[in-house]
Amino acid sequence: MSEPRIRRAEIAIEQRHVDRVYSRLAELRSQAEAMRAKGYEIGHGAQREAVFEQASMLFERDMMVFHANQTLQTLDAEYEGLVFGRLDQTSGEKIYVGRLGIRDAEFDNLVTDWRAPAAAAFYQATAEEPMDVVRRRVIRCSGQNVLDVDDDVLIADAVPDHMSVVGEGALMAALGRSRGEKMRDIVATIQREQDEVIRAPWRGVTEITGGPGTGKTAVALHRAAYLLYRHRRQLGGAGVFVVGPSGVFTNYISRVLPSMGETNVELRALGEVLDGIVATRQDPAKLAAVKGSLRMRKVLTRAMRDTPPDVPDEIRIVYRGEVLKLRGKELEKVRRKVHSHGGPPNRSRVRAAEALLEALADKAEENARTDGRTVDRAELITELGERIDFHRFLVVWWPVLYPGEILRWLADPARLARAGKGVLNRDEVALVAASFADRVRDWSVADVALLDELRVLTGPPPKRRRKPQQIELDAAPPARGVESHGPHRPEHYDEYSHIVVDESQDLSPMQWRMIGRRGKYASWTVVGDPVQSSWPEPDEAAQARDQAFGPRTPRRRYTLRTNYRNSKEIFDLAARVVAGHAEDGDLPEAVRTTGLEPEIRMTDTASLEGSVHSAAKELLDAVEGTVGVICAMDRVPEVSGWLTGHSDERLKVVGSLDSKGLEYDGVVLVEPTELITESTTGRRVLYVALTRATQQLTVVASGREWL
Ligand SMILES: Nc1ncnc2c1ncn2[C@@H]1O[C@H](COP(=O)(O)OP(=O)(O)OP(=O)(O)O)[C@@H](O)[C@H]1O
Repeated sequence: MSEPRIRRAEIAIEQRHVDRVYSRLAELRSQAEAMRAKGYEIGHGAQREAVFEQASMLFERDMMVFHANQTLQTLDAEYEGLVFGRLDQTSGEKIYVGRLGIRDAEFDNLVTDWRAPAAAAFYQATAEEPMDVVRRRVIRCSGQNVLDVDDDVLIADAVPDHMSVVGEGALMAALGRSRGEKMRDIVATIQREQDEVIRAPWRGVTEITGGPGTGKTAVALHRAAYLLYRHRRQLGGAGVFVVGPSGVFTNYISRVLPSMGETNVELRALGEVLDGIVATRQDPAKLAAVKGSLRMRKVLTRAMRDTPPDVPDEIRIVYRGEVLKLRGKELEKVRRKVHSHGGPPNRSRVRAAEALLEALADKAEENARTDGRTVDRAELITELGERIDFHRFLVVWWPVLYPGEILRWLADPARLARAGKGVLNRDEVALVAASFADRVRDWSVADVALLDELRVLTGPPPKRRRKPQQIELDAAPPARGVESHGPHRPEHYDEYSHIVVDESQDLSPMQWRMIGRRGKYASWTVVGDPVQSSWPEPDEAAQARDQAFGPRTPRRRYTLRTNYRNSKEIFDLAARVVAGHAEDGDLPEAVRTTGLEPEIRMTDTASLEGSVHSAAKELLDAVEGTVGVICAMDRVPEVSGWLTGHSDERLKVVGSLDSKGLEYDGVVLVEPTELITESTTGRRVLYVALTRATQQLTVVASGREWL
C-alpha cells in the first residue's frame, strides 16, 4: 500500500476507537444529567417537609447536584481532543491516552488519563529506554473526527508484520501550527525533559529555569494539573495559586488549565494579588526599582507611625474645673510610645487611650505640684476614660489607618523624607513622592506590594457592624466549586497548598514578600529565566525569595534547554543581541528552522509610522495567526494610534515589559534601541521582545546601535 493509503487506513482504525469513546461519553453525560435532575427533585420535595428534614435533604440534594455538575463540567471541558495518544506495547497490549480516564460499561479502560502512572511511558519512553513501548502514536482530532496520526517507533525489532508506521514527528507539526490569542495545552506532545518536571514530587520547592520558549510556562501549568490529579487530597482543598507577571499574560494562559478540566486554581497577575485592587500600570523602571526594594519596609513602617495629617495637635480637657492640655510635641511623644510596643496601629487604640490618659494624669500631677496639691491618679484616669469628649478626641487623633491613605500621604516630599531618612536619597524621595502626587491615577503594579505590606503592618480595620444576614431557606445555595469563575476564598486568603510563580526572575523583593504571605503552608513551583530578568538587584530578590519559601524542603531544580517557540533564524538574532549579558549555557537551543531570516528594516524617525504600518500589514498577510507589535512602554499609545486603521483582530500592540511570556506568529519590533535605554536592564528586555515570534520577525529601526 502507498503511504497515503496506509495513513487513511490507520486514521480509520483510530476513528473507530474514538467513536466508541465519544458514545461512551454521551452515556456518561446522560447519566450525570439524570443524577442532577434527581437531585433537584429531592430539593423540590424538601420544600414541603419539616425544617429539620429539609436541611438534610437539601444537603443530599446539594451533594448530588454538585457531583453531577462537576462530572458534566469535566466531560465538557475535556471534550475537544479527548483522545490524543496510543501506545502499543511489546506484550501486544494497547493503551489509549487522553485528557481523562474513561472506562466502558464493563470497567475496561477505553482511555487512560495522561496523568495516571500507566500513561507515563507515553512521555518518557525513548528509543534508548523504550519502556516496553514498540510504537507511540499521536492522534490529532478536531471534535470527534480523527484528522491525522503520527508515529514513533521505539523498538524497531519488535514491530510485528501487521503494524504500520506513519508520519514524521507530531512535535514539529504542533510547533509549526499558527498561534491563537490564548495559549494551548501541550498534553499530546510533552517532551521527556518536560515530563520529568511535571511529575516531580509535590513537596518543597521545584525550580524550573530555562531560556525563552523552552516551555517553562506550559510545564508549570501542566504540573499544576498533574499535582491536583495525583494529590487532590493534599492540595485540592486549600487550592493552588498561579501568579503571572501581567493581566495580559494571565489572560493569555487562562485557557490551559480549564482545558484540562482544572477549575480549582486561582490565576492572578502581580497587580491583582491584593483583593479589591486591579493594577495594570507599570512604573518607569527606576521608580519601580525603588518601590520594589526591601528598603521600603522601613520607609512604610515609619510613614505609618508618623503623625497622620489633619489630626488635632492639641487636647484640652476640663477635669474638676481645671483645664488639662497636651500640645504638639507632647502628643507626638505619646504616639511614639504607643508605637514603640510594635503592635499594628489598628489594634492599638486601647493602648493609645491608656497612654493618653497617663500623659494627662502626668500633666495634672505636674500642675498640682506647683500648687502644692495632690491628685488621685487612678480616679482621674477612670473618670476621663469614660468621658465622651475624650473618646471623640481619641478617634480623630488615633484614626483607623488604611494602606492607600498612607501611601497617598507620601506624596508630601517632607513627610516621605522623614520616613525615608537614611534609607532613600534625595532623588529617590522626589521620584517616589511625585508618583503618589497624582491623585487621579490608579495604583501601579509595584504599589500593590506596598499596599499589601501596609495592610499587614496596620492590621485589619475594626469591622463595621452589619445587619444580621437573612437566611433564605428556600433559595438554593450555589454548590461550592461549581461556579464558572473559580473557587471562592475568604479575603486575603493565605492557606494555598501550592503556589506557582511564573516569570519569577522579575519579582521585586517586596513582591516576594507579598506572595510569601499567601504561601505560608504551601509547596512551590517557581519558573524563571535569569537572562530575561529586568530586576536590577538580583541578590536582594534572591534573599526575599528564600524568605518566602521559608524552611520548605527539599529544593529541586530543573533546566529546560530546547527552545520550542522561535525558529532557529529568529533565536540566533536574539542570542546575538544578548551576547555578553548571558553565559553561553544559559541560552537554549532552537530546533526548528523555517528558512525565513528576520528582517531588519532601516528607517528614519519621520518615516517610522509608515514603516511600522506596512511591516504590520505584511506580517498579517504572511502568517495565519497573531501579529504582535512590540515597542517601548512609553510609545504604546502612539503606536496604537498609528495602527488603528488595521481592523484585524489578530493584531496587538504591546509594551516591552508586558510582552513577557507572550508569543505571536509574527512580530514587528519598533525601535529596539528605545527598549535598551528605557531601563537599566534594557538589553535583556530587548532579548525578551526578540524572542516572542514563532515564525516571522521584522525589526523597524532608525539606528544600528542595538545590534
Ligand atoms: N512539548 C511541547 N509540545 C508542543 N508545544 C510546546 C511544547 N513545549 C513548548 N511548546 C510551545 O512552545 C511555546 C513556548 O512555551 P512557553 O511559553 O511555555 O515557554 P517559556 O519557557 O515559558 O517561554 P518564555 O520564557 O519566553 O516566556 C508555546 O507555544 C508552547 O505551547
